[in-house]
Amino acid sequence: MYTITDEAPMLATHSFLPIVKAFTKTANIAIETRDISLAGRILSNFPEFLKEDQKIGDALTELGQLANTPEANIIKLPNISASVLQLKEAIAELQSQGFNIPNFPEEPQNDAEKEIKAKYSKVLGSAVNPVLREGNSDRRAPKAVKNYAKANPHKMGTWASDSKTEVAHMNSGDFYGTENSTTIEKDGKFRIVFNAENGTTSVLKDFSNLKAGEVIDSSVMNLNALKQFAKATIADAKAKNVMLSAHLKATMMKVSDPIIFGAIVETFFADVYTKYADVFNSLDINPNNGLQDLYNKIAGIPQEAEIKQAIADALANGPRVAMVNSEKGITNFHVSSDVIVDASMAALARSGGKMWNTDGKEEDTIAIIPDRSYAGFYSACIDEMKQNGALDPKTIGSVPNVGLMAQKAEEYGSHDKTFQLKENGIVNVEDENGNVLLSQKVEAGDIFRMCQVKDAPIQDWVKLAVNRARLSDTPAIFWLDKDRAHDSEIIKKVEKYLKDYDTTGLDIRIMDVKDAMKETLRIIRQGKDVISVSGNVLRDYLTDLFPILELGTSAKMLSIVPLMNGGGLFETGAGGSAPKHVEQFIEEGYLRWDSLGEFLALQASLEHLAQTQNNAKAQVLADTLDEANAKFLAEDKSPARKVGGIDNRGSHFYLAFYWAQALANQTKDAELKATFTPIAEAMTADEVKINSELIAAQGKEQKIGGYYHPSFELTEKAMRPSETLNTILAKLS
Ligand SMILES: NC(=O)C1=CN([C@@H]2O[C@H](COP(=O)(O)OP(=O)(O)OC[C@H]3O[C@@H](n4cnc5c(N)ncnc54)[C@H](OP(=O)(O)O)[C@@H]3O)[C@@H](O)[C@H]2O)C=CC1
Ligand SMILES: O=C(O)CCC(=O)C(=O)O
Ligand SMILES: [Mg+2]
Repeated sequence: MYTITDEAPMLATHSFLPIVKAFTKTANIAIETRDISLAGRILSNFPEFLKEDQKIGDALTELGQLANTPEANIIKLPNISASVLQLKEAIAELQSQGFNIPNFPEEPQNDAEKEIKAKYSKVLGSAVNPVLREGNSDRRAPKAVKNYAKANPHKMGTWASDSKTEVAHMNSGDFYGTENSTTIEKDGKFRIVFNAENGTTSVLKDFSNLKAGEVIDSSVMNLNALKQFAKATIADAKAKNVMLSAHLKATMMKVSDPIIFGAIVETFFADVYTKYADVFNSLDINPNNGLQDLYNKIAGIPQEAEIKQAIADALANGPRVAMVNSEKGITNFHVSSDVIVDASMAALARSGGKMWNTDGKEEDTIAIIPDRSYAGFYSACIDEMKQNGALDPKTIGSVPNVGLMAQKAEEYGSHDKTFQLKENGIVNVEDENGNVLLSQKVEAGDIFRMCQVKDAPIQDWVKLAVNRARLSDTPAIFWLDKDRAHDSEIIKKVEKYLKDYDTTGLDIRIMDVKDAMKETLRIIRQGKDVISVSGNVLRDYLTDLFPILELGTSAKMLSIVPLMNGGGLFETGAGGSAPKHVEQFIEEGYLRWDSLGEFLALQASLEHLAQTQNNAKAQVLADTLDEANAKFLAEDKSPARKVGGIDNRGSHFYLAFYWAQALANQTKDAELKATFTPIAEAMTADEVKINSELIAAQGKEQKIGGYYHPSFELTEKAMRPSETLNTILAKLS
């Protein structure tokens, strides 16, 4: 299964998938596709609004079921985890294409609208990954990739010891400070109940299953404390004359983080939101959706100019704000999904602590990361770099990650258990007999969150960590904070399950996240490797941070999810869907997306298939693809950054070329050798011609008929402009 997703990876698929299909057909492998794009997810949820020929199946549910079977072999590209603004844009685009789907009702007025909103909420945010990731995560840079990075080091900013960059976080009232946790002893049920101060009781989530051995926790973000913190930090940045930025994961933490983002925006523009409260109310303007949504909604109203001026004044009077796009005036506060902490803090660390200012220049910044669960290790990272300077990609070691992720582990599975409360009261998690398992006092506006992690995934995670430590003969550190209620429950389990394995000769440690960061940096500065073994959120953050520091990008990562029921999910890299690459492609026909992650995933997928399906030809394809990947790196055929160089399409040609050569040169399978010898010869003969056809397609605007739901035919045409290459590939089919 090959997934059709969004943005740059979806564009790349139009060029790469025909190569994959043509090559794998020779080993009797059929590649099927499933559309899990944002547009696809929307359409599959609203069949009753569509004409017969517009209806599509629910590919995500289907793949989620497949992921639980031993046969699963899924190559998963990054997809959009949509913010409300992106969802609304996608809806508008689909409507303009003749799909009669409903608008997104932000403030539903009746039951029908409530149902529509509930369906759209399923599509929002991190809707795909938690469903498909039925296994723990194994992300690392293969040796060849790491060696390539050492030989071709990326640009690294310098860290000054007097850098003004720092992390600002809360000191109380955050999730970290309020967390409580317990381990469940026997199978049962839980529900979440809110007892308001005024005596009314409401069920926030009705009975769901609990499994013996699972760890549950609850925590609260106090909204008043958050706003006070934001206010103090804004004042501090102004007083220190340092630029301000905010780093959240509003996509993946789709319920909590947009609210936290909104609280920061509302505090920064407090005067504007107070003065125009009535206007904003009547237009359903919600700070959680950022400034862009506000601008969209005030367009054309009589006070438009006045409100825009008030926002400009607030920006002029406050501290400088980090920019997403200086030329277009897009600030950190425009869209909640523009600055995503895993990528943004990594980019900051790579650039010597800088972000972009309004003049398009790099500047130090105070980075708001409100919750101490994660702020601490970023802070430790920044302090270390101020003290010891930037890392040197030519010499540093590597930090692979083993991440606890299966069965919607931890915060990522908390979407249906996160609520913003409208009144003061107490939220209880209670069992089927009414016993209170966890309890939290809340005030109106607070965010309550409950998370779960099952025992089987924890056991699997410990096993995976020991195996990786053994296989790579590398120390492994469990990043767990004994002062955090949840982590201290996990530590008990890790200590217990480690005893199931022979760990003699292995260096396996459990360290607080701040110390783990310091120790990891100390080790990699010596050129040695160390595995980070982490929970789900840290997995996400660390697998962007270290790859971006080591390799310049997380696109070059091998990212495998050994599914717990025996199948394999092969993700492509550790980064996202790179929206700015699409912009460049549309404007100038140049796609900078690096598909190395896809190449690595395909290799791992073929190897898995060879082993589980006893397909010897697939093993030959896997081995020769491995050779091709190595040559691809050695010859440096990844996309360059500018028009005139090899772009994504050209990089696919070279991969196919080297793969065909390796297949022609191998002797294990005579049939494959015979098939690919003429293909390799044709590619050798036509290399110059193919290249010139591909490069001739650059430098002009591309029309693909949409952003979220482009026309298949137009995109295909744009992404496969070399007739010569297409003709050679057709010979394989
Ligand atoms: N697995 C998944 O499905 C994931 C999905 N996402 C989603 O992706 C979207 C964008 O997320 P964002 O956090 O901005 O992260 P992105 O990784 O998309 O963008 C950050 C930057 O990473 C670099 N980059 C990432 N992948 C590649 C690649 N293959 N080739 C070249 N450069 C690459 C580019 O940086 P540079 O300019 O420095 O080269 C890019 O501009 C969001 O909708 C998010 O939810 C995010 C992460 C994972
Ligand atoms: O699921 C998402 O929203 C993004 C996932 C992600 O960033 C990751 O797994 O690295
Ligand atoms: Mg990530």
